[in-house]
Amino acid sequence: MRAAERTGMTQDQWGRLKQDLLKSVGKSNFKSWIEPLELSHLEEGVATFAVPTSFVGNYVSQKYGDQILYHVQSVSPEIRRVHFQVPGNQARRPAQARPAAAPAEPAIRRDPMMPAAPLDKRFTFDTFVVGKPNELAHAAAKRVASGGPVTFNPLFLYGGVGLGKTHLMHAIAWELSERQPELNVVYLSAEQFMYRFVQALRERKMMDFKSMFRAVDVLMVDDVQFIAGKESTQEEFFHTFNALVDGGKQIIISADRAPGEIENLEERIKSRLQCGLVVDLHPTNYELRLGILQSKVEYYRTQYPGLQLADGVLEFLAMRITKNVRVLEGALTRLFAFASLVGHEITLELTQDCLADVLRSSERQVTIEEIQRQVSDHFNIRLSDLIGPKRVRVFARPRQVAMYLAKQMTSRSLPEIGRRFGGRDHTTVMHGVRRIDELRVTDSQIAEDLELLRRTLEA
Ligand SMILES: Nc1ncnc2c1ncn2[C@@H]1O[C@H](COP(=O)(O)OP(=O)(O)OP(=O)(O)O)[C@@H](O)[C@H]1O
Repeated sequence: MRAAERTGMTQDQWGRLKQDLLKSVGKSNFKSWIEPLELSHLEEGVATFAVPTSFVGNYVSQKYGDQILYHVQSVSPEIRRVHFQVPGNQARRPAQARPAAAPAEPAIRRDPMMPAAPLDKRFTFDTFVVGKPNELAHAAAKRVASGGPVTFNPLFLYGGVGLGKTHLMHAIAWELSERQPELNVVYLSAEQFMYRFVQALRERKMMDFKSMFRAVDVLMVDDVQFIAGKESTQEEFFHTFNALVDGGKQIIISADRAPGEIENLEERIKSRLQCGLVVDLHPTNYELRLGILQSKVEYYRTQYPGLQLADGVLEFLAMRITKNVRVLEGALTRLFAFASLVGHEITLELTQDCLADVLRSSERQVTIEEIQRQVSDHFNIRLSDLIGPKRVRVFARPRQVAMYLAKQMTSRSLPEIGRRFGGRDHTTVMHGVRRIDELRVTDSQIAEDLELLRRTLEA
């Protein structure tokens, strides 16, 4: 602690910097990653922070290292690196610390000076599940990864949070590096681009910065919307972009929205970004979510051998958690971890208990009345016949479909659903739900009806 005070940055100052970081990383990231960091000591230009686990240390170093260094340098310009260490772990001395953003495993880069961010080993084409919503983006990414002549430049991938943009970019980088190991492939976030740029400015190393980026063969910049409103970063990005395109080098960009929709982005950059191929990742559909869950479960089976998974759980999750793939994955991780702790088969009940909060927050607030209206419209029958007592197939089947959707899309209990369907018994509802669950697999028409209805109800 004393060392920290001697070289200028005090605990108080670190406390204030943390508050600045809170603003830039957001509350929940702050709680998970920044708040636990304690300034441990400063030595030979390295600021060392105590972290509770090495996982937190690695993650923070990769994700926030640059940002933390940037803030730390605003009060202690002599600090060159930040280091994260579990107290008592003497194996790594601060003097051997890597630069903040350096990956645990070397990223794809030839030049040790190259400012690449680490690539996630799990983000390959093999682990990317393709479905209707992402097939175009996947095909475009595959084309770029094949490494042929540059046909569209840039490739611009956009889509909502957690839909696989970063995954696809990493997959391109992995494949390119396998096919053409001599290529200088650099992946980094727009935020990292900015921090590198600001650092180069501060250290008067702009020439190095420029020549470093201009020596790249394939440049990938993730979340480019981040530079909106940041004038000088935009300016530098524009020059880098032009130099690379002019040199016939491939650029791949991602953003949360289409180029034309990014506010506070200079027009000339927008139009440059639109020059190549712009493809979007659509929100996931039920089939894609189910496919992703199935592929992740294969992995979990190796991690938790012997853990049983009851039928219908994945279908339930794919139906109920529609927000994004990250949330879906998080739910599955939690479920497996929980089930292995309690040593219990993963049943629907356990799933509902364990994920109650996630399920509640992704609830679509669809009401049973809405479901009934949509279903009767869809099957072209009267609402009174859907709810009424007649048991002929033309009414009974749509009724079962509506009950099934009510069970899947709302949190109403079986008796409650029964009451809303003309005062039927909960066993009738249960039978209906089971019947549709079976037909969903064997009858493609029913599967299609369900998907269409679900989409309309979610819209
Ligand atoms: N089609 C898919 N197949 C397998 N995993 C996927 C797919 N789409 C997304 N994922 C997984 O979902 C998680 C979030 O994806 P990713 O980080 O690529 O999202 P993103 O679009 O870059 O989101 P953000 O806008 O937050 O940066 C990752 O773990 C990724 O592997």
